[in-house]
Amino acid sequence: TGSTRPERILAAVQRKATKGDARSVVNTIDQYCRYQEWAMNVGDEKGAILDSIVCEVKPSVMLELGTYCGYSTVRIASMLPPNARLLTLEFNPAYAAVARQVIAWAGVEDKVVLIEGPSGDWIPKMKEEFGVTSFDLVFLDHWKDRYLPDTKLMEECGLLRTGSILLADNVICPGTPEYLEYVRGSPRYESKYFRSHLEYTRVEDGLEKSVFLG
Ligand SMILES: Oc1cc(-c2ccc(F)cc2)cc2cncnc12
Ligand SMILES: [Mg+2]
Repeated sequence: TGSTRPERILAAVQRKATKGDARSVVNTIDQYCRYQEWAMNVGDEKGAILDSIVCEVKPSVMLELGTYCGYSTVRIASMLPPNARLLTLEFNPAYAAVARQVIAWAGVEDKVVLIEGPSGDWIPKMKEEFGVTSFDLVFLDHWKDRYLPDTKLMEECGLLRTGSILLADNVICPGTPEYLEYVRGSPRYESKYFRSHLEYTRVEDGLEKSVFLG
């Protein structure tokens, strides 16, 4: 049986990226996915927008929904101070297995808690299992039809506080119409669209940044 795309991405990282150098891991994955085979990482163009928002927010506790190979996990963790925590949720065990190794290769494992399983099951347990009070920043990058239910679940579980920020990938491609309608129409959010492109392509996509107003 042949290798999977995530396994080939991991092989490229272990062959070409400098161990312990997070930026080198990020650059290696971007190079591989732009010139060898496309993969659904947030990528370099949207990644720069993600970086700017992480830098602005300086989150102490952050949640990522959808780890995949750990590209954005490493990108975010490399920007966090030592005492900050990034919790990242991945449903697919094969993706999680690759992500753990990419995160370790980058040397950011001390800032990252990778959790395997469905977001709908784990979000209600965040407080009791991980001692989370609320999230300063949430990066939504998992199944598009989970963006809205998971956002409502975080509200109900008291995981968002006044000023918490949601940053959603793929709001144009593949698209998350119900989620966009909700955050743009709700008086409880102040929303802004950052226009960009689908990773490694010229197709339009973008990130939606929504501040929870409480
Ligand atoms: O960034 C992404 C892109 C795509 C995707 C796939 C196929 C296609 F044709 C266009 C876009 C799917 C994703 C699923 N989860 C998280 N992020 C994703
Ligand atoms: Mg995405």
